[in-house]
Amino acid sequence: MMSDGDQEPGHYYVGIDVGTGSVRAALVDQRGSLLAFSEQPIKKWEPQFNYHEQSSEDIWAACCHVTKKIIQGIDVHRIRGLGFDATCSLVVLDEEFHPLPVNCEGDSYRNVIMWLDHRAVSQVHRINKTKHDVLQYVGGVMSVEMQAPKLLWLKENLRETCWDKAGHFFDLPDFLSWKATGVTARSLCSLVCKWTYSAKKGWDDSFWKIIGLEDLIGDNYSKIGNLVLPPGTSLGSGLTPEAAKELGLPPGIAVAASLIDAHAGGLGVIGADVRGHGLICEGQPVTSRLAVICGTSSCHMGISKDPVFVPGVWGPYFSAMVPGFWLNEGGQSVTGKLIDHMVQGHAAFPELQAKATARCQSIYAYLNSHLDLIKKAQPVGFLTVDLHVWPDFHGNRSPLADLTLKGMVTGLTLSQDLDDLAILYLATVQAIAFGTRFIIEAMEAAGHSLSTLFLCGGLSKNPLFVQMHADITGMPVVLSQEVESVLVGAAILGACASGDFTSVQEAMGRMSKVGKVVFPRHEDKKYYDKKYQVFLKMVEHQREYSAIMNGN
Ligand SMILES: Nc1ncnc2c1ncn2[C@@H]1O[C@H](COP(=O)(O)OP(=O)(O)O)[C@@H](O)[C@H]1O
Ligand SMILES: O=C(CO)[C@H](O)[C@H](O)COP(=O)(O)O
Repeated sequence: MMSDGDQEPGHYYVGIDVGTGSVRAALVDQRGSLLAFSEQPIKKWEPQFNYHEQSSEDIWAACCHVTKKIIQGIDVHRIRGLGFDATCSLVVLDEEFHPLPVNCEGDSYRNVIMWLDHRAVSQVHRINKTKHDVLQYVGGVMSVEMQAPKLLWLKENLRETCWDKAGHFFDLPDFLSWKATGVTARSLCSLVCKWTYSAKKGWDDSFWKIIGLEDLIGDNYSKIGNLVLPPGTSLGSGLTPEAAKELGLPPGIAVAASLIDAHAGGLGVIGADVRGHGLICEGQPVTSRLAVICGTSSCHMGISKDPVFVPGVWGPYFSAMVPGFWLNEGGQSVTGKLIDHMVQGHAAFPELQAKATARCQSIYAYLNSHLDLIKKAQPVGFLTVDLHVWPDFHGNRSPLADLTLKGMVTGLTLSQDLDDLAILYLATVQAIAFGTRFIIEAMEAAGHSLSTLFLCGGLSKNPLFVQMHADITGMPVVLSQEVESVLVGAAILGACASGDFTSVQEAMGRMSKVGKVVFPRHEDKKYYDKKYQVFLKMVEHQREYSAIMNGN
């Protein structure tokens, strides 16, 4: 479809990305360059430990705010399409599409159970005990972060105030496309990855019956979705007049079936033309690439032509990210959030903040330069020779699929100064990178053959995080030309819905571009291999402690 389009920079697409902490929007051209960007924080509530809630009204208001900002001063009639991605949080609405409370307080403004909410532990244990066939397609064990346990929790705990009144349960990306178009179709991405839908066989009645949610089968699954479309498909008649007014866009522009945020990041990076960068993956199939989307959490997206079953790694999901390919999704449930937690909880944090502010730097840029000062002649990574972190402060998503695991730190001293904070921060960043290595090894043992990492998300702005991923995995790390690659992924959806590209693959090839490549320092390999041995010992020890404490 696009022939000379590249010569005429005429068409724009809007991408909207709803992350855990904020909503971002970008105006993107047909070469994948960002012309405007805006960000707005969103509200979060944690009414109890492990309960995390949001408001769909607050999120939609933020989408409208950022979209109005990015179109200031441009001819909106050049905008051809709109794409959304979002976290896979659960939105609950009644039959008239009004918010319903997901909390005991009855606060209907808080109608979203966030993806990282772990309230449904007892429900997920019962679901896993069924050993139902659908579990094969989520790595063998369902995560407490998926939607089935959360739905069961609502039925068992908020029957009258929420469950019995509910008319629509949406994954957040699908809520946004409904809000924009009035079409209740669900994206194949959301339903396959978080709701046990099969791209080949549809819903499995026996699963919903065995877990006690047979009520959802009635009305042909209308509450959780009975029209399922591939991401990038144009929805209904496009943007409704009402939504157009709220967003500041022309009515009728194409709106795409959405993606989960990590999957949009995957689309934004995995298909880039890598020629001329000296990368091993240049002569290899796209299946040798692992997209790692690192924000509040990290998601490790690897694709394959045939299904690969990796114990403890979500999937294989058919066509959930790149059409026609199977997807395996490894993950670490808190990464950005863990780094923030470690840094902000340290006694020297106020001093760090003051010093970073005085230099007009982010706290992370300040910490990175501080580490350079204290490392002296040795490589910076060697500062943690006797400080080790196990990063599962919010359980392990992959490859152990064990939500009971906890964080660990070994090597603490009495020091509480800025050096101590910087080294603890470094050890945390390294622990996250070791977690990625652990996931890669599990994927390769099951049949993937990976050679190159493609990183995006907030943490990819951190050069230390990027270098540690290269050094610890031994693989080159590709960063995109556009830092906000997740938004490029969302815009790719809008571009596909507009009809300007014939396929998601074509749009990916045209709109995702390589920026910087960071190669591993192979001379440090021996040191990191030793630290990795300690890393693996830590979880072994944690399990021994647990066995001792739970034994007679
Ligand atoms: N400039 C930066 N330098 C280093 N780390 C950053 C920077 N900006 C964001 N981060 C890290 O990225 C994380 C948030 O990433 P982001 O992709 O914005 O998250 P989400 O999509 O979940 O809202 C933060 O927790 C922080 O640790
Ligand atoms: O489960 C996920 C993807 O399948 C993500 O972890 C979740 O959507 C949150 O993403 P982010 O860390 O970017 O806010």
